[in-house]
Amino acid sequence: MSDKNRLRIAVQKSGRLSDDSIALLKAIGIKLQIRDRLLIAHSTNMPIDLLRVRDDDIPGLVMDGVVDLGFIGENELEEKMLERQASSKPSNFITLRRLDYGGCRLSLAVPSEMDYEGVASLQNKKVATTYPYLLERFFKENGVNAKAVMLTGSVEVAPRAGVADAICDLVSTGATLEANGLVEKDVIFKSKAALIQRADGELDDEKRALINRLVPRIDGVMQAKESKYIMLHAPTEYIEQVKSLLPGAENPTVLPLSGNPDTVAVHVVSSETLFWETMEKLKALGCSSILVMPIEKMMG
Ligand SMILES: Nc1ncnc2c1ncn2[C@@H]1O[C@H](COP(=O)(O)OP(=O)(O)OP(=O)(O)O)[C@@H](O)[C@H]1O
Ligand SMILES: O=P(O)(O)OC[C@H]1O[C@H](OP(=O)(O)OP(=O)(O)O)[C@H](O)[C@@H]1O
Ligand SMILES: [Mg+2]
Repeated sequence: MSDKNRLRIAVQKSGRLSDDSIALLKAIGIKLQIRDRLLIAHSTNMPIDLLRVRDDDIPGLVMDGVVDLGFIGENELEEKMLERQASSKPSNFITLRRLDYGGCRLSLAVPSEMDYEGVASLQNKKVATTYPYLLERFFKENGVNAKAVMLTGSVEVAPRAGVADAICDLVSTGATLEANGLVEKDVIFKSKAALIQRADGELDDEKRALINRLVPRIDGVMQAKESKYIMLHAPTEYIEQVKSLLPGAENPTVLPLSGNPDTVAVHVVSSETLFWETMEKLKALGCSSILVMPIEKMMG
């Protein structure tokens, strides 16, 4: 198969989304040998090539049809979409899945000593950010006239450096804000990683068929991460109480134990984890051998 016919997927080369994106691709059965300096990795078991690039470039590569799929933070995706719309560049794409990593928020934060009574306090002020389009949209929606000052990194240092009065940057734990004497005030965008595809009409049938196989596998991996396989021995007489204690568990399998009519084995796939408190309640009912196990893959 020529390079053109291989499915091209863009992932962040090195950063917050790289490891999780590569781990997901491997978990859905794509064999990849990633070497640090190699910017294109060819899968050895599927017609797939991986392009390893800066995350800033991924939305454009998908929207221009240079790659077929991309793993990208929704914050970066939305920003680039606004930027491209402003300059009438193609900005079509399809979100195939929201993923379970890369969770963060784009927030306004101000120095702890600043009087802040809502976004109107930023009227005529300067706000440093890497996301000027998202920030300006927020100001517009709130009728505030403030100036976005573009910085590509270390945004949190801007107020102390005298570059801006406040900042608008990504927050996850809040540790970076705190370390820089800043207080989070307004969340302007909530983000997760997403898998996006170039506009559908541009894909040939073989690529579409491959994507249609990969996406259910992604669902299976994400579902499996959220699920647990629970096994326990329960007193036969308390089986109904035991079932009602098991979280998110539909149709448990109840099996007889040979030579022991008073006890049954209960097996169940649960969509939630089993908390210690529930395990203690199960034990108090006379349950034993309570096992909670991770699930690697799920389908159907
Ligand atoms: N603290 C965080 N916690 C969770 N996810 C985050 C965090 N910071 C960023 N992200 C998500 O990960 C994406 C990539 O972040 P990263 O800091 O690696 O980007 P970058 O410095 O722009 O990298 P690049 O060199 O590829 O341009 C962000 O756009 C966001 O979606
Ligand atoms: O709320 P926190 O958990 O402290 O995370 C927030 C920080 O994480 C990101 O930067 P990152 O550490 O990825 O470095 P970067 O400046 O290279 O993007 C983001 O730009 C913030 O600075
Ligand atoms: Mg970037």
